[in-house]
Amino acid sequence: MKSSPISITRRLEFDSGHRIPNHDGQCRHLHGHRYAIEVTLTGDVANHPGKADDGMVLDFGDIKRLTNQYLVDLWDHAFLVAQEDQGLVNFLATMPNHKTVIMEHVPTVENLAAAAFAILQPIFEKAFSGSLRLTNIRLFETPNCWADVSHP
Ligand SMILES: Nc1nc2c(c(=O)[nH]1)N=C([C@H](O)[C@H](O)COP(=O)(O)OP(=O)(O)OP(=O)(O)O)CN2
Ligand SMILES: [Zn+2]
Repeated sequence: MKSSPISITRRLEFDSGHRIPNHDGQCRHLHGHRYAIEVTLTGDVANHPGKADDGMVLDFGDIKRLTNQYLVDLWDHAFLVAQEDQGLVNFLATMPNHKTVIMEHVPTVENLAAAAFAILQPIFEKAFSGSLRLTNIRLFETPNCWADVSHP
Protein backbone atom coordinates (compact mmCIF):
# COMPACT_ATOMS: atom_id res chain seq x y z
CA MET A 1 0.00 0.00 0.00
CA LYS A 2 1.30 3.43 -0.95
CA SER A 3 1.94 5.76 1.99
CA SER A 4 0.70 9.35 2.19
CA PRO A 5 2.87 12.30 1.18
CA ILE A 6 4.90 13.89 3.96
CA SER A 7 5.96 17.53 4.42
CA ILE A 8 9.47 18.50 5.48
CA THR A 9 10.80 21.94 6.40
CA ARG A 10 14.28 23.47 6.27
CA ARG A 11 15.05 26.79 7.99
CA LEU A 12 17.74 29.20 6.83
CA GLU A 13 18.63 32.67 8.08
CA PHE A 14 19.95 35.81 6.45
CA ASP A 15 20.38 39.54 7.10
CA SER A 16 18.88 42.26 4.92
CA GLY A 17 18.13 45.95 5.08
CA HIS A 18 14.80 47.47 4.09
CA ARG A 19 12.31 50.18 4.81
CA ILE A 20 8.57 50.64 4.31
CA PRO A 21 8.58 54.13 2.82
CA ASN A 22 4.99 55.11 3.67
CA HIS A 23 4.82 53.42 7.08
CA ASP A 24 3.38 55.64 9.77
CA GLY A 25 5.90 54.46 12.38
CA GLN A 26 9.56 53.51 12.78
CA CYS A 27 9.61 51.22 9.75
CA ARG A 28 9.87 54.08 7.27
CA HIS A 29 13.50 54.52 8.41
CA LEU A 30 16.34 52.48 6.92
CA HIS A 31 16.85 49.43 9.15
CA GLY A 32 17.57 45.73 8.93
CA HIS A 33 16.43 42.34 10.14
CA ARG A 34 17.78 38.87 10.78
CA TYR A 35 15.23 37.14 8.55
CA ALA A 36 14.52 33.42 8.83
CA ILE A 37 12.93 31.49 6.01
CA GLU A 38 11.27 28.11 6.44
CA VAL A 39 10.87 26.16 3.20
CA THR A 40 8.29 23.36 3.31
CA LEU A 41 8.19 20.70 0.59
CA THR A 42 5.72 17.86 0.24
CA GLY A 43 6.26 14.57 -1.52
CA ASP A 44 6.51 10.83 -1.17
CA VAL A 45 9.17 9.20 0.98
CA ALA A 46 11.73 7.39 -1.17
CA ASN A 47 11.78 3.63 -0.87
CA HIS A 48 15.29 3.07 -2.17
CA PRO A 49 16.99 0.53 0.15
CA GLY A 50 20.74 1.02 0.21
CA LYS A 51 20.58 4.43 -1.50
CA ALA A 52 21.52 7.75 0.13
CA ASP A 53 17.97 9.13 -0.10
CA ASP A 54 16.20 6.07 1.30
CA GLY A 55 13.49 7.15 3.74
CA MET A 56 13.62 10.81 2.70
CA VAL A 57 11.27 13.17 0.87
CA LEU A 58 14.40 15.14 -0.09
CA ASP A 59 17.78 15.52 1.57
CA PHE A 60 17.69 18.66 3.75
CA GLY A 61 21.07 19.50 2.20
CA ASP A 62 19.40 19.85 -1.23
CA ILE A 63 16.82 22.29 0.19
CA LYS A 64 19.64 24.30 1.74
CA ARG A 65 21.72 24.29 -1.46
CA LEU A 66 18.92 25.42 -3.77
CA THR A 67 17.45 27.99 -1.36
CA ASN A 68 20.91 29.49 -0.85
CA GLN A 69 21.67 29.51 -4.57
CA TYR A 70 18.43 31.12 -5.74
CA LEU A 71 17.41 33.27 -2.78
CA VAL A 72 19.61 33.61 0.28
CA ASP A 73 22.83 34.39 -1.59
CA LEU A 74 20.98 37.18 -3.43
CA TRP A 75 19.20 38.72 -0.43
CA ASP A 76 21.79 38.20 2.34
CA HIS A 77 23.51 41.50 3.25
CA ALA A 78 21.54 43.22 0.50
CA PHE A 79 19.26 46.22 0.82
CA LEU A 80 15.79 45.26 -0.41
CA VAL A 81 14.18 48.38 -1.87
CA ALA A 82 10.84 48.90 -3.59
CA GLN A 83 11.08 50.11 -7.17
CA GLU A 84 8.57 52.84 -6.24
CA ASP A 85 10.97 54.13 -3.53
CA GLN A 86 12.73 56.11 -6.24
CA GLY A 87 14.79 58.46 -4.07
CA LEU A 88 16.32 55.55 -2.19
CA VAL A 89 16.84 53.52 -5.38
CA ASN A 90 18.77 56.48 -6.82
CA PHE A 91 20.77 56.95 -3.61
CA LEU A 92 21.78 53.28 -3.42
CA ALA A 93 22.85 53.44 -7.07
CA THR A 94 25.45 56.08 -6.14
CA MET A 95 27.24 53.59 -3.84
CA PRO A 96 29.87 51.64 -5.79
CA ASN A 97 29.27 47.87 -5.77
CA HIS A 98 26.46 48.15 -3.23
CA LYS A 99 24.35 44.99 -2.94
CA THR A 100 20.85 46.27 -3.72
CA VAL A 101 17.82 44.20 -4.74
CA ILE A 102 15.03 46.20 -6.35
CA MET A 103 11.69 44.65 -5.44
CA GLU A 104 8.48 44.95 -7.45
CA HIS A 105 6.52 45.74 -4.29
CA VAL A 106 7.13 47.40 -0.91
CA PRO A 107 9.34 44.99 1.11
CA THR A 108 6.89 44.06 3.83
CA VAL A 109 7.30 40.54 5.14
CA GLU A 110 4.12 39.59 3.24
CA ASN A 111 5.54 40.78 -0.09
CA LEU A 112 8.97 39.29 0.56
CA ALA A 113 7.43 35.91 1.41
CA ALA A 114 5.37 36.04 -1.80
CA ALA A 115 8.49 36.95 -3.81
CA ALA A 116 10.43 34.08 -2.20
CA PHE A 117 7.64 31.65 -3.02
CA ALA A 118 7.55 32.82 -6.66
CA ILE A 119 11.33 32.35 -6.99
CA LEU A 120 11.54 28.95 -5.28
CA GLN A 121 8.39 27.24 -6.55
CA PRO A 122 9.66 26.54 -10.10
CA ILE A 123 13.13 25.66 -8.81
CA PHE A 124 11.96 22.85 -6.54
CA GLU A 125 9.22 21.63 -8.82
CA LYS A 126 11.51 21.37 -11.89
CA ALA A 127 14.62 20.11 -10.08
CA PHE A 128 13.01 16.87 -8.98
CA SER A 129 10.90 16.03 -12.09
CA GLY A 130 7.65 17.22 -10.58
CA SER A 131 7.83 14.75 -7.68
CA LEU A 132 7.85 17.50 -5.02
CA ARG A 133 5.65 20.51 -4.31
CA LEU A 134 6.69 23.65 -2.52
CA THR A 135 3.75 23.82 -0.13
CA ASN A 136 4.71 26.67 2.22
CA ILE A 137 7.12 29.50 2.72
CA ARG A 138 7.23 31.01 6.19
CA LEU A 139 9.31 34.16 6.44
CA PHE A 140 10.12 35.64 9.85
CA GLU A 141 10.97 39.33 9.89
CA THR A 142 11.50 39.28 13.63
CA PRO A 143 11.06 36.41 16.10
CA ASN A 144 7.52 37.72 16.68
CA CYS A 145 6.40 38.66 13.15
CA TRP A 146 6.10 36.39 10.12
CA ALA A 147 4.12 35.66 6.96
CA ASP A 148 3.09 32.37 5.36
CA VAL A 149 2.55 31.77 1.65
CA SER A 150 1.00 28.43 0.78
CA HIS A 151 0.47 26.47 -2.38
CA PRO A 152 -3.06 27.27 -3.58
N1 LIG B 1 1.93 43.49 8.37
C1 LIG B 1 3.16 44.04 8.52
N2 LIG B 1 3.37 44.95 9.47
C2 LIG B 1 4.60 45.47 9.64
C3 LIG B 1 5.69 45.05 8.83
C4 LIG B 1 5.41 44.11 7.80
O1 LIG B 1 6.30 43.71 7.03
N3 LIG B 1 4.16 43.62 7.68
N4 LIG B 1 6.93 45.51 9.08
C5 LIG B 1 7.20 46.35 10.05
C6 LIG B 1 8.62 46.74 10.37
O2 LIG B 1 9.41 46.68 9.22
C7 LIG B 1 9.30 45.85 11.44
O3 LIG B 1 9.87 44.78 10.80
C8 LIG B 1 8.45 45.30 12.51
O4 LIG B 1 8.54 46.15 13.54
P1 LIG B 1 7.89 45.87 14.95
O5 LIG B 1 6.43 45.78 14.84
O6 LIG B 1 8.45 46.91 15.81
O7 LIG B 1 8.40 44.41 15.30
P2 LIG B 1 9.35 43.93 16.48
O8 LIG B 1 9.40 42.43 16.52
O9 LIG B 1 10.68 44.63 16.34
O10 LIG B 1 8.57 44.40 17.71
P3 LIG B 1 9.04 44.93 19.13
O11 LIG B 1 7.86 44.73 19.97
O12 LIG B 1 9.41 46.37 18.90
O13 LIG B 1 10.22 44.09 19.52
C9 LIG B 1 6.11 46.92 10.87
N5 LIG B 1 4.83 46.37 10.61
ZN1 LIG C 1 11.49 46.11 9.15
